[in-house]
Amino acid sequence: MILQILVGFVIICALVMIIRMLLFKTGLIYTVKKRWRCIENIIHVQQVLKVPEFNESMQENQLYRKVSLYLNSLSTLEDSDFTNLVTGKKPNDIVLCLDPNQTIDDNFLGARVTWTNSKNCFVLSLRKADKRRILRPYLQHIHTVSDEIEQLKPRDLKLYTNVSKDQWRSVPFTHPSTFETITMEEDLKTKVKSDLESFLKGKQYYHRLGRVWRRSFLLYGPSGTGKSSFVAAMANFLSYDVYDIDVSKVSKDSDLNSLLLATTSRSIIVIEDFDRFLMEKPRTENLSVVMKFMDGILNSCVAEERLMVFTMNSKEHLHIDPAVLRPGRIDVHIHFPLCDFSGFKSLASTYLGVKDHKLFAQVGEIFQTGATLSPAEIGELMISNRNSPSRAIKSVITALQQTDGDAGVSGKIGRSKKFVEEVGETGGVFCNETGSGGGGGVGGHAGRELRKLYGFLRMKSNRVSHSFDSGSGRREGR
Ligand SMILES: Nc1ncnc2c1ncn2[C@@H]1O[C@H](COP(=O)(O)OP(=O)(O)OP(=O)(O)O)[C@@H](O)[C@H]1O
Ligand SMILES: [Mg+2]
Repeated sequence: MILQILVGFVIICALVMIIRMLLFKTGLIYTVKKRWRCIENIIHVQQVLKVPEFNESMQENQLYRKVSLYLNSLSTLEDSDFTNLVTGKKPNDIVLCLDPNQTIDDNFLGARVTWTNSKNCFVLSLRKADKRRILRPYLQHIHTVSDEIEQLKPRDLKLYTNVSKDQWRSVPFTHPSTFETITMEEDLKTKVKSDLESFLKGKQYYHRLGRVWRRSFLLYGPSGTGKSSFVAAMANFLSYDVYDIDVSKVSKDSDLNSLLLATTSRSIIVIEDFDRFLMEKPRTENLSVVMKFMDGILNSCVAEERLMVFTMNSKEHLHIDPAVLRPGRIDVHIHFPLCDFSGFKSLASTYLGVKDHKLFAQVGEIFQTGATLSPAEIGELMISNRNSPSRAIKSVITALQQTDGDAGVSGKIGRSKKFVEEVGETGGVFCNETGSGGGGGVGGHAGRELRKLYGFLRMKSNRVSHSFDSGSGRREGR
């Protein structure tokens, strides 16, 4: 009798094992579950919500980006019937990403929700009965998780340009410029880096002061001295997107207003050639919009954590209200001078891999006479002769000799600009020029005369630079 019970028990166990194996191996359980879900969806009234990629004015919907990040991180993506495999940022990375029309499930606070990747939108469907209880906390949860992902993974940066008067279009931002590739005073470079680092950590600090968490920079200096490259280096350093406003395409202040309002947090908003913008009379309305934005009045209602960067060739010729550039509106002024001997040596080291050379003494002497060129001009000569450092340096010597007479003045101004730092209101650096009128050692009336002459002579020397190489790097990056 006991033996019969034992045999019966073993047979039942074996049968259960076989059925279990059959169910799992053949995916029967999965099919049953799927069918059951379909029935559940029919029984329960569903609420469907769409997250479109673009809003009504065709601006990018930031929630779409967050949902995309969130969904692509879900473990259910790995378990789904099918999904896409794509290469990640590094060549050996393989990541999963939702296929168009793919549907995946997610669970939140005991409720099941379904997401479908539709054309240009994500569709969320959840039970109406659950909506009141979970929708808000669920969206908040998506925000938090996507923010965490963004903090952790290197962002795919974007460069936005205004294609029309009030619309942005983005392309991947892949500019290779970094602070390491830019030739500038090491001290200044370090100060800017630590200023940016403390800005990144400064959310609480700014808020305690009742200020919007943003910082603005003015980069000024002659053409080809690295202003645009510096903006790219800042973006790469901070992992921020770049919004490059072409103000010539903006005619009304309302357009500029909506462009600025459509920018997102963790971005650098760049207005190049700000001097030209300021000098155009009909721009007065736009200027007030820009000033409101600089003051943080406009951007306080949208995302924070932004930099504004203005570039210009010279501050000297501006006939504008000095209030535009006052501290608070422009927090940091950085001057980009023409090359001096130490700048030349630094370029020779990065462009030619040469730290010392027998021709350096001769180059140093020519710089002593006041001759100078922009880093772009010197860089181009070095690139085109990079196989022979001697030839490259000789070509720089020849070019410097050509500008010698002219740049005797420009060189003095270029090199006499120095930076001093003061602790600003927000604890960062203010970089100002020493000397009256911002001219370093060249102050007063004589300085002004010299600067007028300098402007004229630079125009001449720029013309010379074009003859070196057709791709002389001017206006690059735009
Ligand atoms: N300080 C620098 N260090 C290294 N490379 C430089 C520097 N300045 C310029 N260059 C090189 O010269 C080229 C032009 O530089 P960039 O476009 O940044 O100059 P810019 O100051 O913005 O000129 P513009 O006022 O005409 O817009 C770039 O390819 C850049 O690599
Ligand atoms: Mg530029």
